Amino acid sequence: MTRKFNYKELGLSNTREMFKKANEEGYAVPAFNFNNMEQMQAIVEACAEMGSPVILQVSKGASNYIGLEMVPFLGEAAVSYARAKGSDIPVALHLDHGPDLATIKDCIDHGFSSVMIDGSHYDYEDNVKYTKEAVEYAHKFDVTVEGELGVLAGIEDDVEAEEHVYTKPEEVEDFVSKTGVDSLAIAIGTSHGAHKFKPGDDPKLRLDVLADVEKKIPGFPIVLHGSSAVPAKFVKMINENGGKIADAIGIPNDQLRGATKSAVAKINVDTDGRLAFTAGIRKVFAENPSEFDPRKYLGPAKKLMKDYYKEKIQDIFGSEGAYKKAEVR
Ligand SMILES: O=C(CO)COP(=O)(O)O
Ligand SMILES: O=C[C@H](O)COP(=O)(O)O
Ligand SMILES: [Zn+2]
Ligand SMILES: [Zn+2]
Repeated sequence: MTRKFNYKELGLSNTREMFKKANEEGYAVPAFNFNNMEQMQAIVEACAEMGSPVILQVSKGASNYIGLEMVPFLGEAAVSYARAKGSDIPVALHLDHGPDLATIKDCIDHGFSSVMIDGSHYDYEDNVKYTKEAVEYAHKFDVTVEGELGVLAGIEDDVEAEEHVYTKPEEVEDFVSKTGVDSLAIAIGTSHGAHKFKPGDDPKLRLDVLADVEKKIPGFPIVLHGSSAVPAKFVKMINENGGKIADAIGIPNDQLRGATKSAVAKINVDTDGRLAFTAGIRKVFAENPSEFDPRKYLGPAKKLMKDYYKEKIQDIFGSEGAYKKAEVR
């Protein structure tokens, strides 16, 4: 028998108050993806030490990899770690890119506090319909819902889009009111993965589209996906230690800084954590090929990821000190 939970029993929070405070105080909440315990630790340690609220993000693929039955306990572990270190940061456990209602129900029943319904690959009317169904189910349990309008270029859940389909500002008000979503992901030129622009491209976001969206739904929490910076230092470390990642280009920090000042309440980062983690492991293996104690290679990987996320909270999110900081030993 599978034990089922409401997220509140696990000490988790939904995103409602997080986003309200973030928009009032002018910062964005970091939403970092994880696939294993060490990445989860890197995220919660970084955020607890910075006093930053955090959204622990799990894709369907990550949930399959970890096992849905185990995921909520990693969320609970993150909360109990933060509290033990004296931090009161709220922690949300969020389903990233929920593909359908069945997955969303399953995650909510297992203890997720927030979900995304990604209807962006359907036509507008179907997107509204599926998103509304997800909201109706989630709100019964006080779980918050993120919807999406516009399509990011690149690969998303094995679906490849050739071109950016920027969000149409004239649709957002209607979408938000018809569906009842709590936040809205929009497409302004970001994309998933490590290859967001081609060499020679001008890596610019459509901040004008963001500004137009904001005018239509003032103060409503906006979400940006595909926002990794793809730091050259990690790509270099990977390539110097036996890896092969070519032409990796991310979103420049100054472009994102422009976005966080606005109503952007949540920014998604996955690729940067993957790169930092991989760089850490590769370096240990390259320098010490006889190493086989997982603590010796996962430990440095975790530390690189954690330190990078602390930097990123200061440089981009602006969420440092929003809550009580953990005591660092
Ligand atoms: O949007 C994301 C997760 O939903 C992650 O984007 P990146 O691939 O840029 O990290
Ligand atoms: O947006 C996608 C996230 O980066 C997760 O990707 P994934 O489906 O490979 O886990
Ligand atoms: Zn999408
Ligand atoms: Zn995404």
